[in-house]
Amino acid sequence: MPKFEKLNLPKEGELITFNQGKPNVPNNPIVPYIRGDGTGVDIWPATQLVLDEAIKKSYGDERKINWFKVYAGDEACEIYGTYNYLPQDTIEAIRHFGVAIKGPLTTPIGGGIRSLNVALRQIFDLYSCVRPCKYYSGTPSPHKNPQNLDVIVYRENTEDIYMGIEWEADDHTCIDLINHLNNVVIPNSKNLKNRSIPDGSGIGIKPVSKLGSQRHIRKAIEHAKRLSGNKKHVTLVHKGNIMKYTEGAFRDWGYELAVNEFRADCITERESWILDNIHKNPEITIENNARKIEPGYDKLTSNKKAFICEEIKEVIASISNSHGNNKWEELIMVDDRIADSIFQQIQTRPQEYSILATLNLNGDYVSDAAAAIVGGLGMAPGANIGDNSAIFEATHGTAPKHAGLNKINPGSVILSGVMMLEYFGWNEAAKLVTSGISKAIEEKKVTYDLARLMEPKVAPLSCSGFAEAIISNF
Ligand SMILES: NC(=O)C1=CN([C@@H]2O[C@H](COP(=O)(O)OP(=O)(O)OC[C@H]3O[C@@H](n4cnc5c(N)ncnc54)[C@H](OP(=O)(O)O)[C@@H]3O)[C@@H](O)[C@H]2O)C=CC1
Ligand SMILES: O=C(O)CCC(=O)C(=O)O
Ligand SMILES: [Mg+2]
Repeated sequence: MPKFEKLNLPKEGELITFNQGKPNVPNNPIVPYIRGDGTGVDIWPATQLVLDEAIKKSYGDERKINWFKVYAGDEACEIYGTYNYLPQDTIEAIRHFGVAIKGPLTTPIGGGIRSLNVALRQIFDLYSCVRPCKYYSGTPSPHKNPQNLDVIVYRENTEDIYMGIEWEADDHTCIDLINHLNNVVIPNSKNLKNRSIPDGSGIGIKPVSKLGSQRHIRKAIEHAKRLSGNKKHVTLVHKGNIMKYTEGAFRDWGYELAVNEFRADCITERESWILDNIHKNPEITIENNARKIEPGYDKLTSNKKAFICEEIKEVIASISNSHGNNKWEELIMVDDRIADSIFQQIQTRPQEYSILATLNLNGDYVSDAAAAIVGGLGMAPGANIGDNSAIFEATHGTAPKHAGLNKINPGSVILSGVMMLEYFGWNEAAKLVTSGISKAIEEKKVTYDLARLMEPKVAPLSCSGFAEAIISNF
């Protein structure tokens, strides 16, 4: 047990341990929590109350979470001193106890400290951020058919521009770097021709590794294996047409993983087209199959045509027996979409998507956008998952203008708590909370964010009032 400088360890409780990425949860785990900045002050007490009541109702005295208060953000500075936003105590507590839950933490724009939220994900190597966006019946939405959206954003959580490797314009290291790139690196890279970075630029680096991409996409595919019907579907979201060696590589490494490591479980979209063409017309020639899968095939160069025909022959030789005759329909579909297009696809054809595997920045954007369709950031939970720890937190931030007013919707952190209960295998308590939330919404007992969208308008409940409405449904 680490020695804590300023923390009060709960008197009772046991340690969660990990075995090959899976938690082994005792009946009385100690769980560190960070209240959070801004609206964290309102949301956390509501969340703790709902989770405790659900556990008590489901398991009596048999199970209990022993909450362990740890500090980050402004609260930490009050306890540990100025600029001590993420004390060593907090890091050691989460490292030791493995699973934590947190409210939102403020990150200043431009200068100032780097994100504590991102730092926690990196310190504990929580490489997948899992953000389910699904509709709870009765939730008001700006969309006509919000119930059609049921996606899980799987956001890579440790790489991409969130690594924070960047230099301010006019910083001397930045000037040296630009000179080196302009005078040495770019002239020696024949694909970069005579490009030149303008003086006075800031520079940010976007590392995307094969290992980082594949371990994350592996988690997404493993999740898809647990789903059924057309939800067995992973879409690799990328901007690989523009950022070829980062976002494009993410897509390529994703397909490589799917067809090498998950061959028996997966079909790629393109393979499915080839096999479907053969199923519909067993006599189809390779060239006619190529015409059907590749728009504009007849106008391609002969090299490109030959390449596509080879691809078709390879698919037939390798998987027509195992995956043909529509057997692929039972498997996990792996496809890819360019990131800007997925923003409109989740609005126009939401029912066609399930798991969206993304890089860090795209996942940050798309998770807020998907949340908007199903009721907004008040209903958007999340989990940061690694191999030996997990931190549960909402998609939203500190919403400072609503802080301390007992007004904000605690739904997202409560639902993040539900994800934690499911992670523990405490499914009865998890179900009790989700059904309690659903009933409260159906009865129009909701906070301001949902109340203002309802027709006819309803009077909003407070943050704590919403928690009580949920509990009254247990
Ligand atoms: N993981 C984390 O801790 C995160 C931290 N942040 C940080 O939070 C700070 C504020 O960021 P900001 O861009 O304003 O984004 P926020 O997500 O904090 O808030 C933006 C708006 O979203 C709505 N909203 C947010 N939370 C809720 C909720 N619980 N219930 C209902 N509506 C909600 C509110 O809209 P309205 O006013 O229209 O009702 C709010 O004004 C920044 O410092 C940012 O870096 C941001 C995201 C994640
Ligand atoms: O760390 C932050 O302040 C913002 C992070 C964020 O927007 C997110 O993780 O969704
Ligand atoms: Mg975000």
